[in-house]
Amino acid sequence: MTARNISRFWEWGRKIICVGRNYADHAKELKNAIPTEPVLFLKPPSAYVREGSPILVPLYSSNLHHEVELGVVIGKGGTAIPQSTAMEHVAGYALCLDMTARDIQDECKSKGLPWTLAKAFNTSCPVSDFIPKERIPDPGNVKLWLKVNDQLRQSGCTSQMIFSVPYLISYISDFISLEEGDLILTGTPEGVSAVQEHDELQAGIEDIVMMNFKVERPDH
Ligand SMILES: O=C(O)/C=C/C(=O)CC(=O)C(=O)O
Ligand SMILES: [Mg+2]
Repeated sequence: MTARNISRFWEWGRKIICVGRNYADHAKELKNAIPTEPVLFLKPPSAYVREGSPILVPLYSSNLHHEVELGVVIGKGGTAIPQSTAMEHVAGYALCLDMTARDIQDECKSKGLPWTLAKAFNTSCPVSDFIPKERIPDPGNVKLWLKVNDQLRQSGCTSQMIFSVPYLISYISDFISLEEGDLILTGTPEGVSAVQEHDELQAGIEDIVMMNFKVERPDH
């Protein structure tokens, strides 16, 4: 059997754990209260999409939003990981989009239903190349940006996160054991907005990584 390579973690079939409302400005723009504990939800591995393939608008949505986020790739699994050793569990990072069918999410919220169809559909997690840990010495201080058709829509810094990467690893692992190859999406800064078929999305983490995706509507 050939050894698996963490730099292609999206092929491993591991879970994607997402943190919501982790930036006060984004919580406010969607008229949500500032959380006192992390808000968590999941995406399946089938949500991954890589550059060269399109982001597909779900047929049931007419308000698909981009959310640019720092992704943390787990290199060593664990349960109830203390904050003090949490960074030892990180293999690296990735730039991710948490594509969100906002109309469906609003409907689910109003009915008290889970966000699965709003957040976990195929291609809802565009992901960049793997970024080795050494390239981001402080995940609590990197700038994220996203443009749609060359227009800047999101620009934020992970220093604005309410809950830090070590805190999130520790908090999540109290409830959901982390495994090698898991990905944590750490939440989005303000500026989320709708995308349409044929739009071109470009996003980056400073000059560390950049990625491009086209939006398409499936024909079935
Ligand atoms: O509560 C809402 O209306 C929306 C929350 C989100 O979509 C949360 C995120 O995914 C995020 O903050 O990144
Ligand atoms: Mg998000």
